[in-house]
Amino acid sequence: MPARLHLDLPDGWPRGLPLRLEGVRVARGSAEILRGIDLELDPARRSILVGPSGSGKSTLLRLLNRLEDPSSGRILLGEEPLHAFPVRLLRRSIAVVPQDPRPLPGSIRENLLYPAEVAGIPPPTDARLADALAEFGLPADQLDRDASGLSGGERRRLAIAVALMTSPEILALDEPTAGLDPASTHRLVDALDRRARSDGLRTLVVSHDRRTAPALGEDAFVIEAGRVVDHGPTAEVLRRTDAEAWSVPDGSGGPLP
Ligand SMILES: Nc1ncnc2c1ncn2[C@@H]1O[C@H](COP(=O)(O)OP(=O)(O)OP(=O)(O)O)[C@@H](O)[C@H]1O
Repeated sequence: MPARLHLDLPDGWPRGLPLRLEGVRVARGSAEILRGIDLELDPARRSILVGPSGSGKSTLLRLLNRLEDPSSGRILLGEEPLHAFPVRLLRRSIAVVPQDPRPLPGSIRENLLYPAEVAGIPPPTDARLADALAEFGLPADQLDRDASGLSGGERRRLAIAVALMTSPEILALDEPTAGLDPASTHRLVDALDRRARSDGLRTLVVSHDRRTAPALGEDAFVIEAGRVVDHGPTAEVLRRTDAEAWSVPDGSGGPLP
């Protein structure tokens, strides 16, 4: 059974609501990174975000749990703007795993225990932590290993396992399959799919891999130069999107069954 802490968010915490970006702009100095993003994440569907390098995908993810705020425009969970929620709870509800997550100093166990420590609840047993690792194809017998020694792909999978300890409603992932071998890619896609079906986990995945993209989300948004230029069912969007524009095969994906 996957390890979950079941940290209950307060009564009345909004669940099952759309997440909506309206006219979102982000400027850094004189550079306009996002230039009026309108996008809605349907609570019942998983989405992918595709687009060329530098188009603003990572920046968009950083807005979702307020690692950064828009220069203008609004982001709404249901009808409420994100800044109406306590940021600590918001980040429990909407988890964002960056492309190159850095583990906390210490062992893999300490990283997995961190959410329980922050929440002040009893730590999960080693058996549950081992399950959390196994779910993402990480060696379950290496809890004592120093997390800083993990490879990039392993660090990303550990960060996903840590993020899922608190059962977020929305999980945003920046290129989670980049650099993974086909077996690890399939395991990750399967694990996310299982969580979607068992927990209703909604994902927004940045992906450059046309082969795995359809298995990661039913809806696709294409972002170019800071604007959403296309969206719709993933298969249709892929058919009409210029492959050269965004597909950077990482050489590892392999076709999914
Ligand atoms: N501090 C900054 N000042 C100016 N421009 C910046 C700054 N930080 C990022 N950018 C630019 O913002 C743009 C969007 O970056 P972002 O990382 O969101 O793109 P991305 O679509 O995720 O790219 P990739 O697919 O390569 O990860 C890039 O052109 C980047 O160079």
